This record gives sequence, C-alpha cells and structure tokens, in this order.
Amino acid sequence: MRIDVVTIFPEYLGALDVSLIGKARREGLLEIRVHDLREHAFDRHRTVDDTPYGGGAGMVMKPEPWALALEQIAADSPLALDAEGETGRRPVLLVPTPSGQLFRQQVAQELSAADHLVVACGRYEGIDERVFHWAQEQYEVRLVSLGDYVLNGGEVAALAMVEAIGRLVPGVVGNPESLVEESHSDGLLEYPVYTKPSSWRGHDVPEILLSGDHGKIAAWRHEQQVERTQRRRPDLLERLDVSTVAQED
Ligand SMILES: Nc1ccc2ncsc2c1
Repeated sequence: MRIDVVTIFPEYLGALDVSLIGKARREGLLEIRVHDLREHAFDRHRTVDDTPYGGGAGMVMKPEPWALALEQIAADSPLALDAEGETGRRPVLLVPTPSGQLFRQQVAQELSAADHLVVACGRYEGIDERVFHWAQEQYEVRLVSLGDYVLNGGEVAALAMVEAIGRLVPGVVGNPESLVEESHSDGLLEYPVYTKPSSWRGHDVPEILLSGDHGKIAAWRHEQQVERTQRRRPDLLERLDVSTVAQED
C-alpha cells in the first residue's frame, strides 16, 4: 500500500519511521511519503492560510496549495495508469476532521484494501471546503473523525489512522492470528490477558486459564468479552447480531 501524508508539520509524522509501521516501510510492505504543504505555497511567505469569509475566529487553509499538492500526488499515484478509468479506481483522500464519519475498526479494515491512501492533515479552523468538492474527480474523498473531541490539527489523527489501517495490510503484523481476537475485530471488546507469575502481589490468574481445557478457556474468554462490552460499551452490543453475543458452538 502507498500512503502519502500532506501536512505543514512533516516532523509530526516521524513516528511512522518507528516500530511496526517503520519496519513495514523498510520491508516494502508500506510505501509512506510525507509532504510539506508549504512546498506548494508560492508567495514570499509560503502562506497556507487566510481569514475566513463570513468572519469568525481563526484562519482557514487556502485551497490552491492543497490543489497543487493533491494534483502532484495523484499524477504520481500507482493508480494514475488507470486515469483513463478502465477500472475507475481512484486514490482515497482521507481527511481527519471532527466533522467526519466515525473512524471504526470496520472503516480501517475497508481502507486497508486501498492501493493508495492520501491523508490531508488540516490545521487552523480547517481546509477550504471547495477542496473536497474539487478533489472528487481524482480522489474518493473520505472525511473521518477519531471521535467526539477536537485536536489542534489532523496530524495526531493521521498517525492513529495510518497505524490502524497499515497494521491490517497483509504481512505487516507478523502473526495474523493476533488480529483476530483484538477488541472490535468481532465487534466485542477483547478479553482480559495474563502472564507469569500466576500469583502476583495477592492477585491470582483465573484458575480456568491454568486448566489446559482449551474449550472451556475459549468459552470463558467469550463470556469475558460479552460482560466487558456490556459494562463498558453497551452501545456496541446494539450493533451486533445475536450470534456474536451468544456462545458460539
Ligand atoms: N484539522 C483538524 C483539526 C482538529 C481535529 N481534531 C480531530 S481531527 C482534526 C483535524
């Protein structure tokens, strides 16, 4: 998967050189390029923002630098060869914003199948809305929120989304089994985990986990998932079909 990130703070994305995502880049499983939006602003001060029409506090990101950056990336896209549209595949333009669709594991799963992801990190009060309409021709535009809270810009959200999506690309996580039993992979929260010692400061590991009875352990773990989800995230249960909650045979 090719991922481009456009930002006025390229150094913020340094975390993508580290750990699992960094290793996947070095192994060629992920190709990640970070672009400084200011390289597409050509006035003397490389201005990327201006005052909002209609008044109001703060500044808005100018459309032209974004259009120049996104045009250059689209032209360089591995999908550019399809520009004539036989397959009609376009890169996904992923825009972290508090006003977007909620980013969930299912969205991460869906986006992990994309050939080319371009992440637009806004700052200030946001990006001129016309950019998202203009971009529709060359991109599948997806405005996505991390949750009901506001950051100072899209970079932190971009790091979270790129990690959540990138780790689902085949080969990035060494043991794909570990993706199966994570929180939200089946719509439930994950079960509690324990390791040695079996007794620690008066706290013991649940006996069932020491029994060696894999059937009973699996049943106990599922019960824990359902109980934990009911207690901490009852909203998730409303989204599930009964078979997921009922004990699987
Ligand atoms: N551009 C921008 C500003 C705030 C914010 N908070 C969460 S995603 C995001 C994106």
